[in-house]
Amino acid sequence: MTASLLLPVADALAQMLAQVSPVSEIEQVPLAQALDRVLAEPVLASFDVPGYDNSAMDGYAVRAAEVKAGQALTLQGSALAGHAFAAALAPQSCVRIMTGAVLPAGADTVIMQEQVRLQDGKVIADFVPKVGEHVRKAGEDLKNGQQVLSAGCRLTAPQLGLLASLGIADVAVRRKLKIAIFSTGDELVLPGQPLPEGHIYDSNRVVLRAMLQRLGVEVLDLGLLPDQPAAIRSAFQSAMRDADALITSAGVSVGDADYTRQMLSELGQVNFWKVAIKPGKPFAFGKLENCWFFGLPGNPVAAVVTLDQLVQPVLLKLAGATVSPANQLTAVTTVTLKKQPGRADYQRGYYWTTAEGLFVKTLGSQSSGMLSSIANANCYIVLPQDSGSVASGEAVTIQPFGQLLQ
Ligand SMILES: Nc1nc2c(c(=O)[nH]1)N[C@H]1C(S)=C(S)[C@@H](COP(=O)(O)OP(=O)(O)OC[C@H]3O[C@@H](n4cnc5c(N)ncnc54)[C@H](O)[C@@H]3O)O[C@H]1N2
Ligand code: MOO
Repeated sequence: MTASLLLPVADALAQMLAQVSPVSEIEQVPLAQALDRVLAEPVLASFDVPGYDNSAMDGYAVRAAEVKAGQALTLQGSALAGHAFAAALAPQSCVRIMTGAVLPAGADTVIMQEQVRLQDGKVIADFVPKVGEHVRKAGEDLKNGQQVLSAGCRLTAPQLGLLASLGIADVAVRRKLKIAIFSTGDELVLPGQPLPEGHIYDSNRVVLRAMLQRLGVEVLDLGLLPDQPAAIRSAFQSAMRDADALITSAGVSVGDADYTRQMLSELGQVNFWKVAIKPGKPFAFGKLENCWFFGLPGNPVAAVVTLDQLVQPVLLKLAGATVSPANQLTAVTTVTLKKQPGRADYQRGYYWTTAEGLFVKTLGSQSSGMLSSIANANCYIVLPQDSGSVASGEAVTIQPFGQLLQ
């Protein structure tokens, strides 16, 4: 197998993204269930926020032009949030006002209560305030008709707050994706069971399920299957019937019991196989009628890296979400990074900041079989396909772990 047969990471991503289109079904959900859901339509403000001029401080509402340093103002009354102050501000007067209360007609400025003196029931400021100080103007947050959220955003807690501030109780979101997963391998045993000689625990399905939960999809867990074509065929058929995509781990390489890719050819089509990524080279992408197929390599770290780097953007597009490029930074490596040209490396690193800048190191072995190399890491060190080893002290690109790995 030569490096030239491997699809570069960018090409693999571009091919997959070009093929999938977002699920079309839309549902209306209350804000309490809308966290992480993908907004199906843009949201516009239907009124100004705030809806009226109001005070940003507890203090005194005044007409700034009337205030002279050291001169007493008559206290006209008190304006509380949620209660209208009926009268207009009288000449040479002020109104005690609380944060959030509507500014009385005629007032244009608020003086903080810490900045006045009270004397014989009068209010004295020893300075002239700036017009408009401590006043939140109507519409300064959002203007009526303005677009506040675009279709495709995955709703965050602050965005839900923004919707609530507009009086919106439920929103149109794309339906959740249903993603089927299974593990296959005669050497695999469920955690909690005794471990016979020559066996290992099925850790991939635990990791993949948790990562998919973070992505906000519904996971259809088809369990742990033996290396038997009949069992694998039946799991494929369940996924084809019920899921938007099937994600498997293992069985995509060239071993004698690697039935997954074989089943993909029998029941569907292989669109591509083998990507120039380390770890994760035997990654396969295909389609089973209406169900997309992502075949992750069995090596545990390769499964995590390919789900994160190659599958995540495609599932986001399928879910109708806007796909943004991952956040990348430059850091100085404090260790030598061994690499052969031919595949883009996603080494697992740990980065930290000092007054001198950003630094990164690897944590032990980079073997794709060792989960310990990723479990305590906080970033990828991304080394381009054609580059070789990197000496300690050189600058490298790092990608802090995103939401699926935190
Ligand atoms: N002759 C070749 N051999 C291999 C090649 C190759 O190009 N030529 N590629 C290697 C690379 S790179 C990888 S990655 C693996 C991928 O192999 P498969 O996807 O076919 O997976 P398996 O061989 O079944 O398993 C690999 C490894 O992962 C362990 N595994 C599998 N499932 C799980 C699970 N659910 N939880 C934990 N660990 C799991 C399995 O026991 C193996 O140790 O192939 C190389 N070989
Ligand atoms: O892609 Mo494999 O993960 O290099 O071990």
